[in-house]
Amino acid sequence: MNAMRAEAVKSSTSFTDPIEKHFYDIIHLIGEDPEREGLKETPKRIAKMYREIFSGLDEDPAEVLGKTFPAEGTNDIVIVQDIPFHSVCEHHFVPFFGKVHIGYIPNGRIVGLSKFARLVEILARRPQVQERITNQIVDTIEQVIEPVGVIAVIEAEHMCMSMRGIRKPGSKTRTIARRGIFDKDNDVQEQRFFRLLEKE
Ligand SMILES: Nc1nc2c(ncn2[C@@H]2O[C@H](COP(=O)(O)OP(=O)(O)OP(=O)(O)O)[C@@H](O)[C@H]2O)c(=O)[nH]1
Ligand SMILES: [Zn+2]
Repeated sequence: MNAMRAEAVKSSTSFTDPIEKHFYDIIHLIGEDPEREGLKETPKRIAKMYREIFSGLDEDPAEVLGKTFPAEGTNDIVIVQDIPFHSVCEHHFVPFFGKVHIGYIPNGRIVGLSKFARLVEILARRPQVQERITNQIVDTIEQVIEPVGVIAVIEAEHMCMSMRGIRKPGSKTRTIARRGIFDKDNDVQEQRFFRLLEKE
């Protein structure tokens, strides 16, 4: 790559968000013209998109689970299945995406169902690895509502394995995290969770 391209062409004062300036330079460094019509607004668009897709860094996942309701006699498993998500892999900054399944057994208090999807959104909107999101989901639920048990499964495709590197589109990664009664020693509850998922 031409070393001359490394010079910043535009003064940093022309950018409203510092992320814009960095993307302007990256476009220049890959050998493209950041001033051509199609790319002119791209640094601004990317800065706006980055603020959106990494907005979970400014949010506290525990807060969305703050409001609970009496369990209304429920002492069996509640499953929220097929919650779609998109996140960004922290190694390559390209998307990984798929579905999250969460099961928990309440301990006197239940959570509004939408709050699990909100929890997933906050954790996904950060640079992530799939294992960490899975663990953070069950840790947050465990810490805030102290259920009898909680389990989460994520199935996802990683663009860093599809569009680059090993280039294996379609391969899926499945991660599991469990706490309380679902923990490794309690196969009965875990197998039940997976049987219930398969029925759908
Ligand atoms: N465990 C885990 N690995 C991930 C995740 N997302 C991406 N990776 C992997 O992170 C690894 C980074 O490996 P490196 O050897 O440091 O980087 P690389 O040379 O770009 O690796 P390749 O992808 O094999 O080309 C790769 O094996 C990716 O597949 C994730 O969510 N969890
Ligand atoms: Zn990656």
